[in-house]
Amino acid sequence: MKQTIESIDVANKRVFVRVDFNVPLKEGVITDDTRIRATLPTINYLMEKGAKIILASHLGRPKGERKPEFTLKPCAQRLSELLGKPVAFADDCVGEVARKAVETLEAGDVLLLENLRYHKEEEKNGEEFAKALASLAEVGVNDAFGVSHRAHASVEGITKFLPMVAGYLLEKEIKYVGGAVEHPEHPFAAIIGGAKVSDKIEVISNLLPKVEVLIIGGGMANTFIAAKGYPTGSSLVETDKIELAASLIKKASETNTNLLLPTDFVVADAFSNEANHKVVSADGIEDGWMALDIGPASQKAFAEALKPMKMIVWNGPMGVFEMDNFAAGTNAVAKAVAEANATTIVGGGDSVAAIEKSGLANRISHISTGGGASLEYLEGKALPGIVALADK
Ligand SMILES: Nc1ncnc2c1ncn2[C@@H]1O[C@H](COP(=O)(O)OP(=O)(O)OP(=O)(O)O)[C@@H](O)[C@H]1O
Ligand SMILES: O=C(O)[C@H](O)COP(=O)(O)O
Ligand SMILES: [Mg+2]
Repeated sequence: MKQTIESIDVANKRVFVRVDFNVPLKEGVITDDTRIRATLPTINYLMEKGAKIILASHLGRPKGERKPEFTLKPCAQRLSELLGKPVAFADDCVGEVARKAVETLEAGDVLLLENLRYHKEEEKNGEEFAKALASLAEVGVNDAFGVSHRAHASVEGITKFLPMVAGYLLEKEIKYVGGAVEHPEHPFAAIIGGAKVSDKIEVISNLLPKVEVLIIGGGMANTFIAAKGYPTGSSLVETDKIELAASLIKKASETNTNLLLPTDFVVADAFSNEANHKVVSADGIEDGWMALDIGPASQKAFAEALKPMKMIVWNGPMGVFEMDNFAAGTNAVAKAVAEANATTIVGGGDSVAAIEKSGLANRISHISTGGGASLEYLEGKALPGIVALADK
């Protein structure tokens, strides 16, 4: 058991809170603020107790560069609206800028630091960087379930220099997603899509023996289509994972898992909502065309397979749902998940945005802030960000 926020004294203390404000953005505007709202119980509690709250997050993958499109400023603004009070913003998460911003905090004040991933040491779990973050505060809270599968400096390394406990969101995620790990209901289906193919394809092997049905869509499906020897045109394909995909297709038959791949796609001649588009069969993607959504036959087959399920976990949209012409597959699967007589978990920054957009979120048992994190948890892995927290 891990210590939680209620077991520590925070009054008048500087509290470092790792949050996951990696929200979907379109031209600098937040399109889904679920991940920000999800941290409100922790922030409100800390405010009531008179803590000096220092929030830190990553946004996107700027890879150590100060790319302006990855600034956390819009999140400070949104959080301030949600809290109904000002949220200070520091242009850097370490160094003089951060220190000065922290010094001005009074009990109950909230500060958001700029993107942790503007420093490459964050993802490298650099010790000096972790120490620099730790030096800002007297105690730490992890409320960033979505990034707890990453052994990064603000998630894992920092705990060597600053004691960290679990926030309310982390506790809640452990309860629900952990519940699915410990007491899975059968038949159990996992649906995996999205764009983070190389990360997420690695979890499939361990998931196969745990589920009766595994549905693959979105960008993930293309690598499997390539593994079947079909052409993929200019679709997103992870070439160095084609062999792994082939072995997973084989493993599925050995574990008696019903592995469902799309049998048709909506293909486009450019990555744009205005592109020409048409439906083709899974073996019919021509040169110069890319798969941007699953087709109607796949939608139907996936929905049928989900009907008898008792538990469904979904991460990763079935297509580029941000563009209306390629949203039908994701919406169809959202509907099938919502209508199933099952315990359902939908997780991930974009997946949750998709389910919110479809208006079906209130029909899902648990909306999780974790995408990759939920999958790795489900796979049976210990998440480094959780392991590193102080024990009771
Ligand atoms: N066929 C496709 N080709 C390219 N991109 C795709 C395709 N299908 C889906 N996507 C993109 O995948 C992205 C979401 O993938 P991602 O793996 O980030 O899911 P997520 O739910 O946000 O999970 P996480 O929280 O782990 O990031 C969306 O932006 C969507 O447009
Ligand atoms: O969106 C997510 O899954 C988390 O914020 C982690 O982001 P990452 O995959 O870039 O580490
Ligand atoms: Mg995402």
